Amino acid sequence: MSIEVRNLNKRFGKTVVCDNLTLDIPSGELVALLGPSGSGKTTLLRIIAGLEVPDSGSVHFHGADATGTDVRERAVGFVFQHYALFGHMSIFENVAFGLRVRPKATRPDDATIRKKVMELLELVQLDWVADRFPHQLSGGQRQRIALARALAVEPKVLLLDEPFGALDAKVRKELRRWLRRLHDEVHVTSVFVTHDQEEAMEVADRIVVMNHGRIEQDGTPDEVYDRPATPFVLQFLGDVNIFHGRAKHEAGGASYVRPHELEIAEAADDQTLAVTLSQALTVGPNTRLEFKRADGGGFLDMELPRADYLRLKDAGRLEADVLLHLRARRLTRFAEGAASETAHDPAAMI
Ligand SMILES: Nc1ncnc2c1ncn2[C@@H]1O[C@H](COP(=O)(O)OP(=O)(O)OP(=O)(O)O)[C@@H](O)[C@H]1O
Repeated sequence: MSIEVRNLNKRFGKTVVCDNLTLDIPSGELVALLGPSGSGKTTLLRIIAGLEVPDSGSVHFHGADATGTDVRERAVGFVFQHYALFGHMSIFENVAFGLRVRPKATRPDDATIRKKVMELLELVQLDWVADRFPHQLSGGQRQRIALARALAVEPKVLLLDEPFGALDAKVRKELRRWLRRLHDEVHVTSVFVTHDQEEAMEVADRIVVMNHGRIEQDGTPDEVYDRPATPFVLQFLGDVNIFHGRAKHEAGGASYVRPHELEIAEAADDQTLAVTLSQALTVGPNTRLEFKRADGGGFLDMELPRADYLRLKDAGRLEADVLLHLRARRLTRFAEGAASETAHDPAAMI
C-alpha cells in the first residue's frame, strides 16, 4: 500500500512542526525519516498513523483519502520507542493479541494462531520467552516482541519510531539487518523514524531527510549521500571538512570535502594544502587523522584504511614535524538555490 502525503501542516503553539510536507512513499518500500531531534519526524509518523490530526493537508493510502479515518481502520502496525506491552499478558499472548481480537469471521483458529506466533517469536529470536511476562524481559527484548506483535496482524503499513533506540550497538545492528531481510521477504510498506544516519543508510530503500519541519531531500541512500541537495543534508549524513577559502567570494560560499575524499599528495602543487599531523585515531578498519593546517586555518580530518596509515607511518611520513600535502579527490559546493555540484578542481578547497 502506497502512502501519499499532501501539503501537510501542523504546529504546536508557535512551533511549526510540519511545514507544508508533500511526500510519496511507494508501495512495499522501507523509507527512513531521518533528521535531528525536533525536526518533526515523529509528528509526521503520528499523522500517517492517525494518532495526530494535521492542521491542514491530507494523507492518502493507496490514493484513498485517509485523513479523517480512525487509527483502527488504517491497518497500520506500530512499533514506537516507548510502546509498552501488556504487562499482565504472557509474551505469547501479547503477540497473539491482535489476532485474538479479530471478529470471529476473520479470526484464525487456535492452532493457526499458535503456529503464527511461534514463527514470529523465532523470527525475533525470542521463542524461548513465550511463557514469560514483559517485566521479565530486557528493554531490547521487549522491542523485539513489540515488532513481532505489530507484524502478527499482517499490517498494510508498518510504522516504526526509533524502534531500536534503546538497544546496545551490537543488538541494534543485528536487528537492523534482520528488519531489512524481513522487509525483503514481506514487502510491507514501512516508515522508520531515526536520527541515526548510519541506521537509515543501512536499512532504508529511501531516505527522507527532515529539518525544522521541512523535507530537505528525498532519495535513495546513494543519492542523498553522493548528491546532497543542501549543506544540511551533506553535514547531517557524515563528517565533512568545510573550506571558506577562495570559494567564499563565489556564489554559494563554502566547499565541503569528506574525510575519505582527501589524499596525501607526493609533492606540493597549486592544488594541495600543507598540513602536519596532530593526532591519529584508529576506529575499526579505518584510521582517522587530524591535521593542522600550516597556514593557521584550523584542523582537517582525513580517513584512510588502516593498512595505508601503517604504510605512511612506517615510511616516517606521519611524524609530528613532517609537512604533508593534502589534495581533495572530490569536493562539493552549492550554488545559490541549486542542488550540489561536485567539482573536480580541488584547488577550490584552498
Ligand atoms: N503534543 C505536543 N505538544 C507540543 N509540542 C509538541 C508536541 N509534540 C511534539 N511537539 C514539538 O514539536 C517538535 C517536533 O517534535 P517531533 O517529536 O515531531 O520531532 P522529532 O524529529 O521526532 O524529534 P525526536 O527525534 O526528538 O523525537 C518539537 O519541538 C516538539 O517539542
